[in-house]
Amino acid sequence: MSAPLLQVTGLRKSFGSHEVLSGINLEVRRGQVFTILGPSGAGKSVFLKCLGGVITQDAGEVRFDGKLLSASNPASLADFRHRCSFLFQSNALFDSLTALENVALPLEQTTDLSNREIRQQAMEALRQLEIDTFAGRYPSQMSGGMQKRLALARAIVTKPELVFFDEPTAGLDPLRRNAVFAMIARYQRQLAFTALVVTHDVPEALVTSDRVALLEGGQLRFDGTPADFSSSTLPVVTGFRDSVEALGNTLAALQTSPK
Ligand SMILES: Nc1ncnc2c1ncn2[C@@H]1O[C@H](COP(=O)(O)OP(=O)(O)OP(=O)(O)O)[C@@H](O)[C@H]1O
Repeated sequence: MSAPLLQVTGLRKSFGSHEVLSGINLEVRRGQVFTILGPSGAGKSVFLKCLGGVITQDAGEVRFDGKLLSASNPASLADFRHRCSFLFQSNALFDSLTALENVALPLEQTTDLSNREIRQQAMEALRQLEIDTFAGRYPSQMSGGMQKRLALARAIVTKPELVFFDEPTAGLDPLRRNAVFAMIARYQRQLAFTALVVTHDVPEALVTSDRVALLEGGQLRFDGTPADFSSSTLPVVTGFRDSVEALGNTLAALQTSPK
């Protein structure tokens, strides 16, 4: 079996006396869609922020493509940033820039390409996401689904090997949630990147992921295939599945009950 593209060992993070992550171990293999599930407040975003260098972990190691990421080795961090990208739940698009300008930005910031080459590659990314006809539009002139595709175009324009998705469907209705997961699965195959996703959306994650993990109580309590997750009798997994189902039933009842 190939070496993991991303390997996390013993990652810990506390805020004051509150230990949010108490020793995360995880391996993501090249070409996988790896999804971390977990209840609200479990620490999914904190984990991604540690990986993205937005916050610093208290302990633990992260290896990318076999190399240890370390502040004392800035080249390792630069290489990681160059080969990975993030898609945030808010999309983080710039309202004052057109779709093309938004997608061109990472190339302007991280490469020495000429303006002409940047424009060509940005247009190619828009084409890959089938939104090239909107190149001149501003994000506010695009639908929510198109904005999500625009954010993905920007995330893949640098041809990253690993894309991190932070709750990519937050705030979307069930139909749009499905569409976003379908989009991730489709382009992940087409563009051949590895994906690490954190989300609450269990049914969608089980359909689109190669591997799922459950983060609870500061640790990964489960790590396996979606089929294993669905059939697991581990109390922590059944408890999480039951709570998600109960929430779904409550929401369905609210939608069908008269106002
Ligand atoms: N900068 C911070 N300072 C103090 N506590 C923080 C900080 N960031 C996160 N936390 C705490 O860490 C815990 C985990 O937060 P996190 O946002 O990672 O949860 P999550 O699993 O992503 O939840 P959700 O699914 O609701 O987004 C929470 O208790 C949160 O209050």
